[in-house]
Amino acid sequence: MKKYLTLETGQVFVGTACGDTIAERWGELVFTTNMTGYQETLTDPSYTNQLVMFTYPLIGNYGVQSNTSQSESVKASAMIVQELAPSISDEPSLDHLLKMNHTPAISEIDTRQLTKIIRQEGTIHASLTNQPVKDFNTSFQNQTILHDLEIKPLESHPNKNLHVVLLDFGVKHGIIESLETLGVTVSVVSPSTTLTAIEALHPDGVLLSNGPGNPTEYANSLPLIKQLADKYPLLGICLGHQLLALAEGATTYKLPFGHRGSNHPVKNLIDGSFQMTTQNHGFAVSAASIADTPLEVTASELNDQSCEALRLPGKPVFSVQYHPEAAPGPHDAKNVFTKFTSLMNGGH
Ligand SMILES: NC(=O)CC[C@H](N)C(=O)O
Repeated sequence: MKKYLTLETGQVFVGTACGDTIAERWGELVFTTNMTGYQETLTDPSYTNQLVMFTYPLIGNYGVQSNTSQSESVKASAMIVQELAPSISDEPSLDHLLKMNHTPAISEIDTRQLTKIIRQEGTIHASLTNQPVKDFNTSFQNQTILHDLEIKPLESHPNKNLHVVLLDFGVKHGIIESLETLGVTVSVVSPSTTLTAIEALHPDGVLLSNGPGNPTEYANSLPLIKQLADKYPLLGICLGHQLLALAEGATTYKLPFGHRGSNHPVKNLIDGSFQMTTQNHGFAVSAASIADTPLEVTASELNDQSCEALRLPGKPVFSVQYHPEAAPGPHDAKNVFTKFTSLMNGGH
């Protein structure tokens, strides 16, 4: 069965339908250079509303596993690949995971050409349909994009060593697991939780999670984030990093085509060291805007010098644009979590 990938620029790619062959989608088309880790990528809530294309040509060859997903379901709107491998292991196939989650996909696409188009044009929108699209704009102009943030009940675990309250904008399981591995108890709460309710949980620290969309859409959360940064040790990851920056008066902007993959080199501007990091973001903090805030830029991306990390001098507050939990990707940056626990214990 054929499937049609139509770009807002007018180009059409015809491929083979897979995953949920009936479903159709529209959204921002992004590419990731991850060679493996497709299950973690597709279930990462930060990909909500995005059509995710893998630049690596063969995807799905080791199936899917029960404890690898980064959330309860596939969050990407659709998947685009050159070749979808049938699983040769005893594990369920990637195609099965997509079908179970009603996620459409398209294979036999020239992903190399598609990547070049995105790199030239910048971010573009696209549709994935079962029939050719006659007029891209009229077909999809009424579609609205929603961030389906689940409202989580407060969970309190007062008896353990360190206790972190995590503001959940669309958290990846890997972030919670990385803290739990260090003996930290994590209470996941909705971003709409009040300061009083968070204080009642007596956290040792607060974590602002990753999440989908444009950080400026979260203006309602900024006053709470500013209060939390004044009061507690705080770590922001990806969207959380962007929101900390906005709360402290910095600005964000859209990158030409985003950073998505597991080989993004980051330079630590404090000690000159380098790390290879996993990234997944389309927006970035304007390093120039930091000058007018109490923040300090502590790391930058080597390819485009964009802001990769921030700290609030004199306070146990810092944030990273990259993903220290990896999932998937290199574990070079796991020290972010140990640094956070050290700050919560009163260290530096
Ligand atoms: N992984 C994330 O938290 C992504 C943050 C934000 N949605 C962006 O694309 O820049």
